[in-house]
Amino acid sequence: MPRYAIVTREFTFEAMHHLPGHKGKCRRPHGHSYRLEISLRGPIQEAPGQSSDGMVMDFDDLKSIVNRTIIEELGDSVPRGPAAQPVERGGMDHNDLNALTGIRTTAENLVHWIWDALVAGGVSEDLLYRVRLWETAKGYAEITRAERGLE
Ligand SMILES: Nc1nc2c(c(=O)[nH]1)N=C([C@H](O)[C@H](O)COP(=O)(O)OP(=O)(O)OP(=O)(O)O)CN2
Ligand SMILES: [Zn+2]
Repeated sequence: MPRYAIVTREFTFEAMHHLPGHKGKCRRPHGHSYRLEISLRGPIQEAPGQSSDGMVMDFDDLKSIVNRTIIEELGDSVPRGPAAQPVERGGMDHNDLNALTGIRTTAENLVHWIWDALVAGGVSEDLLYRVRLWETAKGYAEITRAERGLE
């Protein structure tokens, strides 16, 4: 009978966004220092002598996928897309999540976008347990397998 565990790795990235039509200040472009927590739940591998022995998934492997699919995509300090022009022509020093994702960039919508991107990037959906995104120091959105309709 395998033993199970939940493992969580934290990431940070800087980006800008806005919420068109929002009743408050968030309708204007502004930046956040996002904190992203990715949790996996799965069997602890029993593979004596192998690198992954005693792990659900090697943090190094998770880090590689998240860095490639999320952090470098959204948080790169060299903007791509519409933000990538000289500041005097409206360019920005942060990536614009609205332009890059094409969604309404609430924290709720972003965690679903991130879940999809992780699966597309190679994280096993059988292992994905929770995605939590802190938009500010005080507010976050999270989804688990239940919110994805997986159980
Ligand atoms: N349910 C949600 N509500 C809001 C979201 C969201 O993603 N989901 N987002 C915003 C804005 O993006 C805003 O930047 C964050 O809101 P807020 O908590 O007001 O952040 P502040 O740090 O600026 O709060 P202060 O206490 O006023 O400093 C709004 N709502
Ligand atoms: Zn915001």
